[in-house]
Amino acid sequence: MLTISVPATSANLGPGFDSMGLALDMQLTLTVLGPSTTWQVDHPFGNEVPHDERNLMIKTALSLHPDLTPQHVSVTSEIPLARGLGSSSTAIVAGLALANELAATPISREALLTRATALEGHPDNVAPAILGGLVVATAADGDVQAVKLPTPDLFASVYVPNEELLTAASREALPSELPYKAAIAGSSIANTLVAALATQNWDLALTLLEQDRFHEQFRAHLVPALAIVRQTAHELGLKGTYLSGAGPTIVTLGRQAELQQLQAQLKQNPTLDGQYHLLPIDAAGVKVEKS
Ligand SMILES: Nc1ncnc2c1ncn2[C@@H]1O[C@H](COP(=O)(O)OP(=O)(O)OP(=O)(O)O)[C@@H](O)[C@H]1O
Ligand SMILES: N[C@@H](CCO)C(=O)O
Repeated sequence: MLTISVPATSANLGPGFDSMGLALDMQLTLTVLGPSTTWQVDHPFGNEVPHDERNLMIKTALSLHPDLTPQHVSVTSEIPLARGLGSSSTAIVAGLALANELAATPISREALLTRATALEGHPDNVAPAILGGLVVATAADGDVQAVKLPTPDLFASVYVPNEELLTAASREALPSELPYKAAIAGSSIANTLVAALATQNWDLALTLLEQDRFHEQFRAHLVPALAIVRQTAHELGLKGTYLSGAGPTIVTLGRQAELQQLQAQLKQNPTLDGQYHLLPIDAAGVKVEKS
């Protein structure tokens, strides 16, 4: 039996728009049950997500190796769709890993990352989904360069609103250009954030996580919970709240006990009636098991 598991990912971390992401311990698991006459995907996502070769996981697998023998696969997932926790990246990475395992000529992890980035459009979800932990990456010049930083000794408080927000819709809210001075300021904040994360200066990192100039201000009207969660955290003396991926999920990074306190406070607000998770970081990335 072949089993592939891929973690959820929280992209951007504020100023690291399109280039920084964190793998969280919330998994999609794909199990290959055996060969079949046609591709068959049992999954819990409802009928809007295809159960045959049109499914994103299978389409992705076939884009790598078009001649794969059809399989019956079963998928379970803790990761909600279109909520800013990298569900499309988990599907892409699971599909590529599936093709890699079924094919006679697998490609390397680096080639897998390049292909996954091309399919997703940016590396900030697929890179941590493949490598695990905290990854900073760029694909600005075509090639993908990814650097895995030391895994932060932090937990993630994850607030998932009930409404979906598709990445495509959330990207439509972004401006096509940013003034030069704003770009310099945004880049200086992002660079300093990476330095703080690399040196495990969590206090500074959590402060800078909230100083994005690239996307949150343009998306704030789509995600009213962001300001409420951030304000509630500030009242408890906590920094480190940002819009996860394209939203609407809000993540706050910090120590486990203080995040428990934050969630207890947030749950008292009747407007924050979504789902709550308190997650460790997934340091491993995509896992393949054969039994
Ligand atoms: N396991 C899956 N199997 C098939 N399709 C999937 C799967 N997971 C996600 N998708 C597709 O991806 C879409 C969601 O992608 P989208 O990029 O909008 O959100 P996301 O990846 O969850 O969020 P973000 O990129 O902001 O973290 C779903 O509506 C569905 O079409
Ligand atoms: N960096 C991406 C992540 C979601 O795919 C965004 O914020 O649009």
